[in-house]
Amino acid sequence: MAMAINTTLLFTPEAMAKVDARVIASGIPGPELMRAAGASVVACLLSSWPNVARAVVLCGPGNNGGDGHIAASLLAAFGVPVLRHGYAPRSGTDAAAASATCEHAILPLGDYRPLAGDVVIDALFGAGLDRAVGAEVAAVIGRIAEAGTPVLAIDLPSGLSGRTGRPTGPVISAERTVTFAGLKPGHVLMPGRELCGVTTLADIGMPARLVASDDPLWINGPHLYGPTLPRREAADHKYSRGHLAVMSGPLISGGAARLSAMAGLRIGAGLVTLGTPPGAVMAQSAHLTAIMQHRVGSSADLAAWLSDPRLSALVLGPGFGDLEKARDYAKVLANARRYLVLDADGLTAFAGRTGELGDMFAGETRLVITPHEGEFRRLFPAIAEDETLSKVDRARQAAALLNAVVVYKGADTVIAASDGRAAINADAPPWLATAGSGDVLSGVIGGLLAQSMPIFEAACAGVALHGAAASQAGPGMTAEDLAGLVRPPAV
Ligand SMILES: NC(=O)C1=CN([C@@H]2O[C@H](COP(=O)(O)OP(=O)(O)OC[C@H]3O[C@@H](n4cnc5c(N)ncnc54)[C@H](O)[C@@H]3O)[C@@H](O)[C@H]2O)[C@@H](O)CC1
Ligand SMILES: Nc1ncnc2c1ncn2[C@@H]1O[C@H](COP(=O)(O)OP(=O)(O)O)[C@@H](O)[C@H]1O
Ligand SMILES: [K+]
Repeated sequence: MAMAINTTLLFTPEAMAKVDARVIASGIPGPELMRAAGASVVACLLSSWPNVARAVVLCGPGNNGGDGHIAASLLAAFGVPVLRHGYAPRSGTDAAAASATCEHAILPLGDYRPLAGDVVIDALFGAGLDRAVGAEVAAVIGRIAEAGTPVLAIDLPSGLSGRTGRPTGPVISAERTVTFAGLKPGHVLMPGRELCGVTTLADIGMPARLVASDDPLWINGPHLYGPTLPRREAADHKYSRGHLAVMSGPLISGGAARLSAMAGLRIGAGLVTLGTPPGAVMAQSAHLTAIMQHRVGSSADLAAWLSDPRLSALVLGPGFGDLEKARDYAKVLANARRYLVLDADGLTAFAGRTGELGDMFAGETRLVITPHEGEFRRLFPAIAEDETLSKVDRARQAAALLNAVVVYKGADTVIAASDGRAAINADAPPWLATAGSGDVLSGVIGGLLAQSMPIFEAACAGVALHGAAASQAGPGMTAEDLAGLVRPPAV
């Protein structure tokens, strides 16, 4: 049978419930899926904790508990000492049938006292969690954390929302999580990714054609952007590979634009030019070699420069300083129908004025914004304060509001387009949290846009390749190192 896990799409609990229903309607019985799910949990437990003294299954009332009952009976059959604590399933359900396969009594949840050598299997709540866990569950979560007992979570650590990646209240912190058929946003959005520990995706025999979703939400990766990466041709010349401009700030803050420009050149733009205010030209000249300069002191200078049609994409914001000028320049760029990566000061310039920015960039999408958490809150306070929204929801709403591609940065960067497509980047290393790394990202995306990559794909590729360069650099990386290591993949 075709591989029955989907490693590219992300499934909200609602989308996964539809998959479950489709699979069961196709003729594969629910108890069969539950047996496979329980078996995959046992395989993970025995390979990760071969010396387990006691497997303690904490079982909830639903199907997540059902997976736990299967795991308990298999472990007992393998001779592993097993304890069950928790809630009895409702009679007549798949979980009740699963529970009946295990001889061990289900002891009250509150009676569990961790012992050295225990491994807890968390089968309390999974995709069905819809509120904060109650006091009894909270107390056992507290005891497990205090004792440092390792936890293997089934599907999701109990208390973690699979949709938002945020706890609904007290939450289990797992060392490992086994989930089925496809990842959920909660496995990759922060802090969910940390609470899951190492997440394994298990094949429980769902036919691949049914593990699908009409929600366009993916893990970021080459499956999204690979086919549209710029191709190298033997007859290439520098102008055929695109011309990127990066607007420089004044004397005191010109380094940010240089980082961005260097990254644009390394990612493959044929030419990169700094648009520099007159007072900073000399200082920038002292630092530049392959990167060129053009004097830009006013909107009129910028408009005149844009009469060169080869200048196809621009970056505005890193170290730019002058917020009013940033707004004026953005307007000139929008009127000239250029692709724009708006970052840093370019974003702050539009705090309280997102309507204006959206109006400027109406029509074909030509704007990418790259806010970090603080910039996002400044630009979209109402969206940021709505606690019901996930980071994906927030990025999608912002993208629709501005008719832009939104790169909502962080350890779990979300890339969203105004048509609803969204991707979560889940493998960027933490040493990216260093001054100037965001400037490099804006240049990478700008460089890909200059090479005519479609805008959503350019943003996805930019985020992935930025993370890959950081992984290659390793801990201790500075933004200069990062800009030096950015490379286009060979295509
Ligand atoms: N149906 C299927 O095809 C499969 C389901 N699987 C398992 O089924 C799980 C989902 O099962 P369920 O939909 O039964 O949901 P859960 O077992 O996650 O939750 C059960 C019920 O608990 C109640 N509940 C939710 N939050 C609560 C809270 N904070 N305090 C107290 N009660 C709460 C809700 O009424 C919910 O329906 C998945 O996470 C997965 O482990 C797997 O067995 C694979 C196949
Ligand atoms: N903990 C982290 N793990 C992975 N990536 C991170 C982390 N913190 C920040 N980043 C990434 O590093 C970059 C920082 O950008 P930004 O906050 O704009 O910094 P700066 O303004 O100093 O350039 C973004 O691409 C962001 O996604
Ligand atoms: K669980």
